[in-house]
Amino acid sequence: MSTIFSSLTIVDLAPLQNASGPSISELQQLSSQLHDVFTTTGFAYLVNTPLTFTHADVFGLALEFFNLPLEEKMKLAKQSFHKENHNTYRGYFPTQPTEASDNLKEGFEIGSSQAITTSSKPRQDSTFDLSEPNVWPSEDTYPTSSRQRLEQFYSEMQSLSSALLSLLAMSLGKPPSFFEPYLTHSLSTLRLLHYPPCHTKPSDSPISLDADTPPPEPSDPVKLSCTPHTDSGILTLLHQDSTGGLEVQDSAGKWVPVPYIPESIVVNIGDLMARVSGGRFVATMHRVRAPAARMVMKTDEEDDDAASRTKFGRFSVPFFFEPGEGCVVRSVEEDDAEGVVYGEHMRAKMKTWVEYNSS
Ligand SMILES: O=C(O)CCC(=O)C(=O)O
Ligand SMILES: [Fe+2]
Repeated sequence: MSTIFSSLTIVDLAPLQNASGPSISELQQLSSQLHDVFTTTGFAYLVNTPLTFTHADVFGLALEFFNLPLEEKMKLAKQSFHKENHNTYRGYFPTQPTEASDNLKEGFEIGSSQAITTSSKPRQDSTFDLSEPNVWPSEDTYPTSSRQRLEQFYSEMQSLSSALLSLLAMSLGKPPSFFEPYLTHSLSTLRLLHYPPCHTKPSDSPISLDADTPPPEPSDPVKLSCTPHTDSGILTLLHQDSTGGLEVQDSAGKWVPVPYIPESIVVNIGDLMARVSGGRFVATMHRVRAPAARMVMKTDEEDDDAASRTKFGRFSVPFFFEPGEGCVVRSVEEDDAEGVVYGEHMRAKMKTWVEYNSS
């Protein structure tokens, strides 16, 4: 059950970095710590992860992609945004300022680079092909090495998430390999996200280029760039940049900020895992405040990275850890014989998401 809280716990994954692997007691300790956070706040920070990618690596890849001309990005747009394209699920989605000013973001999504063979593909009965291959910019606009880096990052995120899932299995009194069937043809998604800066003044007044523009008054309504929601899958592992803005809701309805911690990953439970745990784990509501528009000119004291982030808004990179489309997901409690087919659960949720529906 969710609780009242004012900050998130930091879970130190250093034992997973150990070349000889964690000891049994380290695994038990981690498992019980994850159980504690996921049954209360549903969210935590992870530090000392076994990833070989630093934040600078990850946000460098995101910036490189979003810096492509819009015309190049639109060549990768999902069919709902660009009728001539064949990709329905993977690829780019543009900002849609006319539709949802509180849900303003552009994104690029990739799945596993291991192609799923047609014979093992579940029957297609929808406009979305959840296991379609990734789409990439052409080699003359985007280096092959960046594509390979993103593929490697995906694969490291999948391994880290799988290690966490084993710890969650243990915490629910099951063997570490209990959820392994979930990983067959896993549909996990790596999403690069860019939230453009939000102009807090009425849209017809000129945008101030003055770095000293005062922040909005506390009485101003909260400007969002991602509306309150829960995630749909097993776990989400989020890289956020230092802009800030992510907030999670406690059981009293209060929005608690999740400030940036260098080199950390924010992890949270998705709807599916809440169900699998028999309601023990909480899928917590979260939202993102819009980054303020402050067109700060670079000064000598600022590093390039900070200057470009301020100018360009907020970047984040969630990794949605998901089972295979045909995976039947059941609660670990005895009375959930029927379960839910993951692909059906996903398609039902997708109908409400701006990432898949153009205005
Ligand atoms: O950008 C963020 O920090 C969070 C994004 C998010 O919650 C999502 O894409 O589901
Ligand atoms: Fe989310």
